[in-house]
Amino acid sequence: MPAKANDVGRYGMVVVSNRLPVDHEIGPDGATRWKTSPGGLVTALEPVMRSAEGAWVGWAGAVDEEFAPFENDGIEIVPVSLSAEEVQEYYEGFSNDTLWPLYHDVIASPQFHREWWDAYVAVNRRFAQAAADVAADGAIVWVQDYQLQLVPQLLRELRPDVVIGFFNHIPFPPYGIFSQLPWRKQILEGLLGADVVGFQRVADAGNFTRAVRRLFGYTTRGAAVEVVGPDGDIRHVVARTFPISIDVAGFEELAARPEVQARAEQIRSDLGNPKTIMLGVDRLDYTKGIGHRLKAFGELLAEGTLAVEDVTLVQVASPSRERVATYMTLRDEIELQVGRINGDYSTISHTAIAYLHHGYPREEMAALYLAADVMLVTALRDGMNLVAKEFVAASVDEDGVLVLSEFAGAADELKQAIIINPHDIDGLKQAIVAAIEMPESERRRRMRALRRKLHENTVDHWSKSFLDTLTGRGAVPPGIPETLADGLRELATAERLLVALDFDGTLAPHVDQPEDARALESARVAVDRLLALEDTRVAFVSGRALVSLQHVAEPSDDVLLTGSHGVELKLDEPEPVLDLHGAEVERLDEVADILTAVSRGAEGSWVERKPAGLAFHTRRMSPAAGLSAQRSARGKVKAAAPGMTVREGKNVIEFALRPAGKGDAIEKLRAHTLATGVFFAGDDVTDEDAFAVLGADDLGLKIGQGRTAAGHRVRSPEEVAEALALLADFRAGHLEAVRRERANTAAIDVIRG
Ligand SMILES: O=P(O)(O)OC[C@H]1O[C@H](O[C@H]2O[C@H](CO)[C@@H](O)[C@H](O)[C@H]2O)[C@H](O)[C@@H](O)[C@@H]1O
Ligand SMILES: O=c1ccn([C@@H]2O[C@H](COP(=O)(O)OP(=O)(O)O)[C@@H](O)[C@H]2O)c(=O)[nH]1
Repeated sequence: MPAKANDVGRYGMVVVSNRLPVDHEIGPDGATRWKTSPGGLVTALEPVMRSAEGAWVGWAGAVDEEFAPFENDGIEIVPVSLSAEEVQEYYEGFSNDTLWPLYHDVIASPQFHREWWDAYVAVNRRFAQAAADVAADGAIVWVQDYQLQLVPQLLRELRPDVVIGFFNHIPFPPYGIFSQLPWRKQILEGLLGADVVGFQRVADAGNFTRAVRRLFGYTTRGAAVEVVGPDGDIRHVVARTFPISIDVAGFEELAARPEVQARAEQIRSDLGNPKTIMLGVDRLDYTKGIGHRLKAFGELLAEGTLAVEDVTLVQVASPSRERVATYMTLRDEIELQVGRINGDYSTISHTAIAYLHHGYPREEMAALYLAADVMLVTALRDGMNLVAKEFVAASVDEDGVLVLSEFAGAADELKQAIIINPHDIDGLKQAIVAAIEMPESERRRRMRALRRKLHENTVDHWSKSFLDTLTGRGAVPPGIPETLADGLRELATAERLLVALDFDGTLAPHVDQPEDARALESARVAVDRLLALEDTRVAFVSGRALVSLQHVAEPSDDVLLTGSHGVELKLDEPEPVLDLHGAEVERLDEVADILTAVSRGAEGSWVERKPAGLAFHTRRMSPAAGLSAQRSARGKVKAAAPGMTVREGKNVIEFALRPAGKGDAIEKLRAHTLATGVFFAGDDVTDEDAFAVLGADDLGLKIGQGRTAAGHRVRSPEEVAEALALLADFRAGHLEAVRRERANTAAIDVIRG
């Protein structure tokens, strides 16, 4: 289904990867087909995208073909086209003949060509533009893998409003190897355009931060890199590990299907029901250590330790990057090796190696895993290796042995596998024999432990923890940063201080039921201490209706209040101020009817009426369903009641009669209190209006990740309370010092007569 022109710029979540989940193919009959793309990246991201209702920007695998965006299996597909020359220079060349070998321990020798680099830059630019075109205001754009390392920075230049994540699916090399790259600085600059850069292993993240320190001299503190901008401003980029995983439940369900189990039986019987079936599943890639595996198996047959009557090795070597010279040579080498072993040891009735140069669908993969007794993963270097995890997931009967290379990312988690060094052929042979001979009790004990571990980190955990870090609390370190403490000390010396505070997510943690929200006890104590100080006023600045704010915040009489994003005010007068005209009330009724109708069709949503607007809440819905309901609400209100002010918040979309925002609220409070210094803390996008009106003598504090105009950031309401307590300390200290000085001056005046 082709996208409509107004689809542009409407996606809140955009994934950008070299490969789309589907490849375009022309069948033998000349008809166009879309086929699932090879590799672990697509396997991992598909379930994430399906639940996010986002757009996926990528290459359709075809040459010189332009495709309009279309929907596939619930995902909006946005194809980027590549010319034949670009496929050769950007994909086969720079991505897979320069970066791939360089990032995989130079197992093959990387080729450096300046034209390939130029193509890489040009194609990265095109991907960045395509993402910029479909991303909604403030969208999350998640860029994937080594083919697109320049996209984060290029996208940041095009769309400073979006939040950018980058995940590297392959290893990041040690500096001694990375530094060979003539364009090493440009690559790092590209990656540092992201807010969060994710890696598979702790070692990869360490290699990256070391390279950043060596080449740019930036300070790194734990996972945080301090990137210095052209004006000396500092931007924090988080670089840490997020080991990828698989849809464990989905794979288990697949493996439990009777037809898949029957197919596994069939495979065993077609192989002559040997005592042991060993399995290898890899893209035909030199990083996978297929040759080492074959060598070990061949030697075991040659020595007579294993016999073809007892053991069969099934080796799936799915076609990959077939026009890259190293891959062509590899195919020749592997097939020669397989041919020799089969020629030497197979019998008419027993084939030593069932070699399959094909790509299989998931169902067949699951059946192969079920049929296998021993899974051989002998990669020389591998970002993660999802095959290892899939084998464990498919072992629903808690039997089966995994032999796993320590050089695959999966070895960090799957420690109860038989861990091997594939370069040590004798060690590998011993491991194979140990796997074949392992007693059932030990097989089961190990497999149970592996399965427990796998369940701790599914692909949902992976994407959630990455996206949480990108958008939520995870990316901001706990505690009060030194720069914030310094800022508070300075602000505390203001002649008249206004402490203005958002409520939800700032003083009170977010909760499912808005009426249940309460300020943290530590925040209440700090607020009370501030209220007791002279020349110090406290205000709550909320998007809530004033009555709701009063209910949850239980403010004392001397707290100034503004509700409904600055429309309602209660500034030292007994009654709140709000004057709506008759026409405005009618308009509110009309919008309320529209939203109620939308809410009826969107289970979990609800409508909140406020004195000067309406809020459509979706926090009890899944993010994807919530977003879709919000879109529908927005469209219908826009058509029927144009001119309403629309604000998007966390799981809420608000329609206000008047364009006032929290910025207006701060200005009114400043005028009312004659404050010379303002502190404002808030966590939501609507708080940005308030941060925007703060001046040089004020201090803005953002809670959590996300774009902000605030000068300071903390992680959670706990830290807000800490910051308020610190401000109260500094303020009390300052006032005391002023009092003492005044007293001294007065005493001197008395003495002088
Ligand atoms: O797109 P291709 O050139 O055909 O290659 C297929 C994919 O291979 C790589 O997969 C990696 O990602 C997996 C999931 O994170 C990981 O388990 C594996 O270790 C990696 O090698 C590559 O990174 C992808 O970009 C390719 O699409
Ligand atoms: O014939 C095949 C071979 C592999 N795969 C899938 O391709 C992915 C391979 O991912 P892995 O991380 O092991 O390696 P990559 O190919 O990404 O380097 C796994 O999900 C496999 O199930 C597949 O669907 N059919």
